Amino acid sequence: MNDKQRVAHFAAQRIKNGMTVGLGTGSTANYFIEALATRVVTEGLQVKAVSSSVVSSLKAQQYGLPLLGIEHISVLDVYVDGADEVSPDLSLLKGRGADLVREKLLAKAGTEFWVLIDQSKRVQHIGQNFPIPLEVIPFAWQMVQREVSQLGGQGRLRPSGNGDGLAVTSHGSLVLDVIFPPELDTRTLNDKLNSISGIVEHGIFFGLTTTLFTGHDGRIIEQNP
Ligand SMILES: O=C[C@H](O)[C@H](O)[C@H](O)COP(=O)(O)O
Repeated sequence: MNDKQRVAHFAAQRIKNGMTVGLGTGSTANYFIEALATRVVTEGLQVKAVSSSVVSSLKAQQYGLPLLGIEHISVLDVYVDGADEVSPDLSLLKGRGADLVREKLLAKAGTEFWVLIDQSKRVQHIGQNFPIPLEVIPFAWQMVQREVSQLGGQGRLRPSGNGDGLAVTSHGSLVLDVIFPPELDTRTLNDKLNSISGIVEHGIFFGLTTTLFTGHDGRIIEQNP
C-alpha cells in the first residue's frame, strides 16, 4: 500500500452510517471510493454519495455506491478529495483536472471537507509547483488575461491533451494557467480572483479545509486549521 492508498483507507474508516459523502476526483479520491465501497459491501455501511466528476461517478457506479445527483443536494456531511498543493495554513491548490467547478461547490457544501494527500503535496506557498488554474468563460479569456496581468500574473490557455487544441473543462470553460508573483499572499489572491468577471472558478481553495490527512512514510498525520 502506498501513502495515497493508506490515507484514503484511513479516511474511509471515519465515515459513519447514514452520511452523505461527496466524492472527489483524482487518484487519491479513487482509492477513497474503493475503500468506502468495500465498507458498504463488507459491513453493510449505509451512505449516499455525490460525485464531483464523470470519472468519480463511473468509479462509484462500478463499485455499486448509491449516487445522488449534485442538483438534488444543498448540503453534505463531508466532502473528501485530494489536492495538488497544500500550504501550512491548509489552503489548497486544485484543478489540474477539469472538474474545478463541481469540486469547489461540493467543498463548500460539505459540513466537513477532508483533504487527503501524501507528503509530496506540501508546499510553503500556493503556486509553488504549479500555475493557478482559472476556469474562464471562453469569450472572456482575453479580458481575464488582461486583468490578471495587472496583478503581475503571466497566463496562457491550457492546451488539450494532444496539443493541437485547447483543454475544455467538464463545465465547458477554457483554462488559463497563471503564474502569479510569489509575494502575492493566498488570501489576497483568492479575494481578487473571486472578483474578476469572466472567471467561472479558480483553483485556490482558501479557508475550506476542515481536516488534512497526510500519508507520510506509512503513517497518517491529521491536522486541523
Ligand atoms: O482536479 C483535480 C483534483 O484537484 C485532484 O484532487 C488533484 O489533482 C489531486 O490528484 P491526485 O489525488 O491524483 O494526486
